[in-house]
Amino acid sequence: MYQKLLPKGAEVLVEQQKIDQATLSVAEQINREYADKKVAFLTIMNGGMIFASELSLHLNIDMEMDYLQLSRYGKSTTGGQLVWKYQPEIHMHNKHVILCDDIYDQGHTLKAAHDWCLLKGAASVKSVVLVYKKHDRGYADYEPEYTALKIDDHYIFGYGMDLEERLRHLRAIYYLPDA
Ligand SMILES: O=P(O)(O)OC[C@H]1O[C@H](OP(=O)(O)OP(=O)(O)O)[C@H](O)[C@@H]1O
Ligand code: HPA
Repeated sequence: MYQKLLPKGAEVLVEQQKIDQATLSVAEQINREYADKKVAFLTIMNGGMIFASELSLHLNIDMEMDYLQLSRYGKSTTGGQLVWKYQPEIHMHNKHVILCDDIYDQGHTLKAAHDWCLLKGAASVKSVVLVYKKHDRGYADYEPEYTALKIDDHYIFGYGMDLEERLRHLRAIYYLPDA
């Protein structure tokens, strides 16, 4: 379908059907665990936008939605300095925050967002990610509570994730096996 867009050698790592099943399964856990709570569901932009949209359509809990934007990769495939681009004005006091992002790689983005929400008075903060990347390059001292998929150490793109800021809108998760 995307032959004209994909870089040479790109292959599917995770098909859409598997993403959908994993998303539903994580939504069911969240529905059970947040049944009686007031929730602020915060998408981490840009990468989180597609997963957060799909996941939220399966959620049956009392929640407000907003977003925040933090970035540390830009056009690069290796992380750098974290930059806040947008901080939401939503009131978090007494709310249970769910942070939703596309990928947990080294964890610095989610850790910073988590600490900031606690500083703003959230009653609790948990994170949900589509993908958890397994590697030995070191992680921040923070782990997401809900993970839809675990993958090996490839730079991936599609389903929200970019390759040099492009290809976020692909329906599956892709990688370059020879990269
Ligand atoms: O676990 P980490 O090593 O912190 O990496 C994960 C973060 O990196 C990406 O964001 P990026 O900074 O590329 O911004 P983007 O969401 O706009 O692509 C991704 O969307 C996560 O937010
Ligand atoms: O593998 C990745 N792909 C896209 N964005 C990312 N941000 C951290 N890791 C990745």
